[in-house]
Amino acid sequence: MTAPAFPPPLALERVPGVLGRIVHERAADYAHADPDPGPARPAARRFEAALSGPALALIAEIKRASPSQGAIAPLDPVDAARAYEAGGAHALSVLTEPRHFDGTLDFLHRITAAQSLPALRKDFVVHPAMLREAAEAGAAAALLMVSVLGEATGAYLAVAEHLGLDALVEVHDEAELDIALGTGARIIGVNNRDLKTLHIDLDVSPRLIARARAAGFTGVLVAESGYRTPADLRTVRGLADAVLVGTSLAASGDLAQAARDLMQP
Ligand SMILES: O=P(O)(O)OC[C@@H](O)[C@@H](O)c1c[nH]c2ccccc12
Repeated sequence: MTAPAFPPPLALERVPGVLGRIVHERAADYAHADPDPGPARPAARRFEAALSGPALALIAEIKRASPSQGAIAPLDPVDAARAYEAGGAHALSVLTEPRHFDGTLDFLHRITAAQSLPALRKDFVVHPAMLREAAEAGAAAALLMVSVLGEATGAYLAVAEHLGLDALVEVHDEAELDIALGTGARIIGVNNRDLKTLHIDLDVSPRLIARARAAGFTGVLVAESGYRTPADLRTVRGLADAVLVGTSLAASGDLAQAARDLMQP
């Protein structure tokens, strides 16, 4: 397999608000990193498979802090991963952004070495080296944000696929969804949180998921952010394949029980 062309440079100055600040920091962190993705790896599609059953699947997030909440809980990443697995989670999301989410790439290494749930690298990917690192850390998938990558999303998707990673391609509005659909993404996530303002609107996921299905999308659809109670999930049951939940589980004090309680039909 030939290596994908290096993704084009990103026009990050157009990304506003909180998100703009974070992606500028991440771009500076990786400014001198080697853009070569390295050798091709076979596609295992473990993350995709874990979300593809008939029931609404749970992607449980290891999230110790966030820009909207500040400190959430000083989770031990491996203990948290095991607790989520015991609570019935189908996959994990591991924040590796250090300044605002109190994450590190090392969490991903430790989690994938210690347990078997497929793990997503949750970060602000702005450089191909971040995908190479994810593969080397044993991740099954990586997040790609259309709000950050814009028209370069497809090029980053090609790098992820070269590395055998599933990609969760994240959107927040109709225009971003149309870009995601055009890339041939197999997994699309709809973020209820506007990362420019941090405002949450639980109507965003059902609206954009219905639009993706109406456009003929047959892949996996994930509803993301702001889910706290089983009642909150009624808006996406029967519509989404999976939900991605962080803060409400991480802050609960009993991660396994919180995961069970949230997902009860
Ligand atoms: O903590 P919440 O509201 O349950 O949300 C989880 C997840 O969706 C959120 O952390 C998230 C979604 N997309 C992101 C992109 C970057 C950082 C974080 C995120």
